[in-house]
Amino acid sequence: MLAISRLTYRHGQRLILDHIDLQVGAGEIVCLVGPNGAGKSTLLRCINRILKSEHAVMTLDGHALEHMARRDVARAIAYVPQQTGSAMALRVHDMIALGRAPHRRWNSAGQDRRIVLDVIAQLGLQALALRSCDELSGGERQRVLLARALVQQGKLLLLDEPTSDLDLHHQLEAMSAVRGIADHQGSGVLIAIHDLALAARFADRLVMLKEGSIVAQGHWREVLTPHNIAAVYGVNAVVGSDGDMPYVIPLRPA
Ligand SMILES: Nc1ncnc2c1ncn2[C@@H]1O[C@H](COP(=O)(O)OP(=O)(O)OP(=O)(O)O)[C@@H](O)[C@H]1O
Repeated sequence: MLAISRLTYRHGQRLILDHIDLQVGAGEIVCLVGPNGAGKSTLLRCINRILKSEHAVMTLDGHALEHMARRDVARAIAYVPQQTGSAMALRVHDMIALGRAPHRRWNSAGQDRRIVLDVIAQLGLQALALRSCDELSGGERQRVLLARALVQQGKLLLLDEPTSDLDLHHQLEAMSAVRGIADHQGSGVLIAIHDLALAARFADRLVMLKEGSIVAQGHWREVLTPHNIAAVYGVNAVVGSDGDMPYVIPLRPA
């Protein structure tokens, strides 16, 4: 579905991403993990063509991303940035409905409305639907922006730390909704995320970045080894699982 090869990105002389090869299949959730400054957000922004990478070959369902029209990219790729800026004085329902804009046709209002109501219910946003976005807490706003991306029903979802402001209940609810979109609509999902246990629990595959390069990728049991965590984060950690539920406990600096 999404295939990237040799993606390199520089800020001036500084190499930020170095020959990244990455695939995200239909219905697959891939979590990008790695320390602050590793290049996770930059990678998402290069894929979404906000930043222009060097040498990269990027295709979505076999079509070169660089040759796709802006509107087709907007239909195919839903993106939730890390920095959401200041909130607009728009009702929550109307903000979420904006996600349908790339799909809107003269006769699509009924279908658009159903999709928006379904996502509002999945993310438990009913009680907020008539509130103004500029009166929401940080976590509430984050859930609204995730909802706006989910209603877009893109082939590819790019989510930059979508759970960073959420409490435990809403982290699970948000990641379960994303899992549902991947399972039922076949969307591929690429998520930059710091919570290693949450990433391991919901991702099909983890990709671990350090200083702009991929140092490990695969099932969480292969990627989240104490060795990799010490090498990439400089932290000694215990990694285990309770049944299929992974946990990571940081102990001390390595
Ligand atoms: N606008 C910019 N100008 C210059 N350097 C930048 C800019 N944006 C990011 N960088 C640098 O690029 C590198 C990668 O940053 P990026 O935001 O992609 O990392 P990240 O892995 O998403 O980090 P975090 O976990 O802190 O969000 C960092 O060294 C950062 O300082």
